[in-house]
Amino acid sequence: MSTTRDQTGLPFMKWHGAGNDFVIFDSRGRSAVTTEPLARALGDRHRGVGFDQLAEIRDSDAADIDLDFWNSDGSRAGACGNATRCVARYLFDEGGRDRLTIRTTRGVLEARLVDGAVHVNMGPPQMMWDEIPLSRAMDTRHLPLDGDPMGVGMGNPHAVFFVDDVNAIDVAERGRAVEFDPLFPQRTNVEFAEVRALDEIRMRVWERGTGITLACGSGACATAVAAAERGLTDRKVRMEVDGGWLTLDWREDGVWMTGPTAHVFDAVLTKAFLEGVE
Ligand SMILES: N[C@@H](CCC[C@H](N)C(=O)O)C(=O)O
Repeated sequence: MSTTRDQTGLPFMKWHGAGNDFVIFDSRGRSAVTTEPLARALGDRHRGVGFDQLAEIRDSDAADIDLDFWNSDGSRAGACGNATRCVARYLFDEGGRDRLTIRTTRGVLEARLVDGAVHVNMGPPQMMWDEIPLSRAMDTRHLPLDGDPMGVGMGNPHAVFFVDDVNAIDVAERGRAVEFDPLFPQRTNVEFAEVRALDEIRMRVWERGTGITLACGSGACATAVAAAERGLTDRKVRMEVDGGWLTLDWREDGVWMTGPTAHVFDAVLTKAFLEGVE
């Protein structure tokens, strides 16, 4: 029987960036706690907490912190731009620094605090078929699927479709079909983008392992890269996603992203919940 004030459980934070929502564990100074079953149980919006991604901060021997990500279906995500920005905000709020290095599975990323805004360098895009990865060698700028998407890796796979009217797209139906297309051996995230101007894009997203979300930072980076590569936009764009606005700037050293961060609440998972995770 669980008590209403179980102090023996596991503390966590809830954050969001433009409506892309996260559970964050701060595991500095202790062993990592996340397992695939725990991520799946916590990601359940009815029986758990609910999140688009779970992020776990860990001590690092190569950067200021290590950061790992899980999707709500329990699968691992190699990159998560909006969660990286939220974690950077949390660490900047501790005070004493305006630069951070964050090691993720794709490498060490840099975050900067400039005039109160958190900027994250999500790294250079991966444009080769085996980096994304795709199932065989091909021109990643024009994938052999209806709608002529471009494939871009940002530490995770993305298929970016350019459309005339993003509101006319059934994101769930098309996104799910593309996520599981055999072209993508590790499945893929799927973006639908409407170019409004040389410096403005409207984008909706289907995330691998999670489904429709209100924003996807790495997806926004991939979309900005694909639009610039196809000559549709400049390399710096504003992007309207379902949950707000992001700014992307594809520079020599990588794709820099900025956008909102919000700390929603802190809470403790009960011991009973943790014991029920299978
Ligand atoms: N919301 C994230 C991306 C999430 C990762 C994705 N679902 C995957 O499995 O690759 C972001 O802000 O980048």
